Amino acid sequence: MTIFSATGISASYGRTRILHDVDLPELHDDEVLGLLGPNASGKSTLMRCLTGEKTHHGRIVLDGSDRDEMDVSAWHRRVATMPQTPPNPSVLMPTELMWSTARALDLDFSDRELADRIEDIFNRLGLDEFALSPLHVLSGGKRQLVGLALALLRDPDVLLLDEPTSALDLHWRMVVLDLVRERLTERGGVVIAALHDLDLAARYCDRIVLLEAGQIVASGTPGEVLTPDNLARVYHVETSVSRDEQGQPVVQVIRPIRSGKQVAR
Ligand SMILES: Nc1ncnc2c1ncn2[C@@H]1O[C@H](COP(=O)(O)OP(=O)(O)OP(=O)(O)O)[C@@H](O)[C@H]1O
Repeated sequence: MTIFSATGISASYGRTRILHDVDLPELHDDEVLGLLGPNASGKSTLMRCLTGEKTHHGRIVLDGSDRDEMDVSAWHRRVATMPQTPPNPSVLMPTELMWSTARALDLDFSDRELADRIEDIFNRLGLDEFALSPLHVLSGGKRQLVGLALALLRDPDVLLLDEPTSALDLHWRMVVLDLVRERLTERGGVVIAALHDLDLAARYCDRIVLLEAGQIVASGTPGEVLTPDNLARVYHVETSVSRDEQGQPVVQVIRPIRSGKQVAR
């Protein structure tokens, strides 16, 4: 059973405060939290605080243990990150990256188990035919999928995804998020994903936190957060929100709003 919490998170770059005392909802096994907000609202900075990459104030607790008191390698075996930027287009092949990452993390798998795992992840992400191609010949989308494959390799309890589908087409966006969901159902754990796509967030997230200028504007279920008022306030767009067959919100963006006035079409 995984329980993850992050409370009172504040962070700055130099003298500029970016995150102001952010409290995420406590996450339990099988839950996906979506971080939404416009450009520069602090999503990636918050993700970097959660991974430990960025110094910050506040508490991050995994199953009752404060991250600051946990062994760093134990943390990295349980918490995996898929950064916003895909792996560099180097001469390395996806297979080599997977094996070297597994070795660096000292994962508790035999070579046979690891080979099977890598094959399974590559198959599920459509990377099997690219396993032995150097990264520099892969498209940006394929390299983004390699980034996800690396994060899934350790079978993490906490999966942190920073805009995991930004370089992917519609098909692969859904494949990736279906796979992440399936994984949670199979083995538990929690996921936090920074997203721009409101409909994907509504479809895949159990909870959503909406950020603006480093502060939480709304937090709750997709239906509670994705309202025309919240979206107008944060994204400056006029929207119409209906419900799909599962009762989840479907957002239709109508037009941008500037200076409090609607822009004529
Ligand atoms: N390394 C850095 N040094 C200084 N300022 C930074 C740095 N990284 C981010 N910032 C600033 O912090 C603020 C929040 O940026 P952040 O990347 O966290 O936002 P975001 O919500 O992830 O944006 P986007 O949706 O555009 O990716 C921005 O004003 C950005 O300019």
